[in-house]
Amino acid sequence: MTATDQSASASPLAGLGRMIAISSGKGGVGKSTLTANLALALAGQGLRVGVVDADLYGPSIPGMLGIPGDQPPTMAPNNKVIPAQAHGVRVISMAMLSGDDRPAILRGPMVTKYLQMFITQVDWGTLDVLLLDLPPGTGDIQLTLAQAFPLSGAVVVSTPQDVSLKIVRRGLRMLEQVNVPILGVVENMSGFTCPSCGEVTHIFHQGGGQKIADSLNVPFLGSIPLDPAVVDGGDTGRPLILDAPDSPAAQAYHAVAAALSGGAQEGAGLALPFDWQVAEGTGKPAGAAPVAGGDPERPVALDFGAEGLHIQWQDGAGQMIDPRDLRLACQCAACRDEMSGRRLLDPASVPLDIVPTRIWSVGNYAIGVAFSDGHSSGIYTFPALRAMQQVEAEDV
Ligand SMILES: Nc1ncnc2c1ncn2[C@@H]1O[C@H](COP(=O)(O)OP(=O)(O)OP(=O)(O)O)[C@@H](O)[C@H]1O
Repeated sequence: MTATDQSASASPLAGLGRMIAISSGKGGVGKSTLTANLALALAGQGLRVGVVDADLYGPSIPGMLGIPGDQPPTMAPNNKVIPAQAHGVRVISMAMLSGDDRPAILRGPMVTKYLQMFITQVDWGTLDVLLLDLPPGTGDIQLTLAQAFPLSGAVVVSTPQDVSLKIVRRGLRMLEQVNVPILGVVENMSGFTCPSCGEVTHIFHQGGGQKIADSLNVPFLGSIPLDPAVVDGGDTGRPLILDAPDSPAAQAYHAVAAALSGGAQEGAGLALPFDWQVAEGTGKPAGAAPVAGGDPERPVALDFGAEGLHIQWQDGAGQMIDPRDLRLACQCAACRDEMSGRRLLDPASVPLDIVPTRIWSVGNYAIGVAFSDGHSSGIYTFPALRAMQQVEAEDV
């Protein structure tokens, strides 16, 4: 992504709240059903909720929320797409934009384009939470989303069977590799709810989701029983949580929603996305407190003053970086030869009093920095920042 792309995409992301991806290693485990019910449960808590049906090849969210598929969305005066509204939740889906046969022939670059559009070209207004219903698997779409957007984290859905749980492990590893925090594991279809008496019987062996979560040291968010009423809710466009709020399955969806909204501050980092106009002093990201055993490569607060750029890391370390060192460390194609790594930037050309004028989030793994010399194509990953030298104590 070029600096211009970044600049263009940094602002539209502001105001979208926490972006939470709902993912699964394999299809048919109930990921979209969870997304629909979770969206309503979170909206019921008073949160402003949006849903991106990112399953471009098999969009099912509109059907589950009762949104007619044949009504193309309208455009707002700002040229953005107005999302559909259902049960108090804002929704965008491929099913609203094209016929059923078109998504299947989308190729990689088009997938990226549509996903960018769903997030940045939709008139979401201000949201507290944006849920992204990912397609099943660990392929391109998941990687694109994880790398291009500042996901607050991902929820991984599984069924109790061993084969599904093994695939979950793979999905969790993929998320770890692209630096997406795992908010937790949900076990779906975890026992059967009798339609007559409401009693839950465990027809598959139980507890695998909990075990996987424990072994990977991520939270277990809950088990949702198998309930024929869940299917009816999905088919009629009225998720179960609306019509059978007291059923064990609805209670389980509420419990997952409570765990997610309650856990919002747990292990928090910088409030993403942000677009900090350092020169004007606007848009500075809200910070969080360091935690014992925190991530050494996750910033929790940023500050800029006379001494330089101060980064507070989640593990409690503080780091002061000299703005000129930051400019000289730029790894963009204009400043470094891509093949040899040789520095192309002449240090003599960098003013001694250079300062950052704007800092913005890039995914959840880096920041972009624009400087007072007009240079703005530098992207600095968190590990690269952490590895930079501090301003010496006597210089501070
Ligand atoms: N707890 C449940 N009890 C009974 N049926 C369920 C439950 N959860 C989901 N289902 C049903 O299972 C089917 C698959 O669910 P869903 O479409 O949500 O899965 P998915 O993981 O999003 O699938 P994919 O993304 O592969 O299309 C649907 O018919 C849905 O109604």
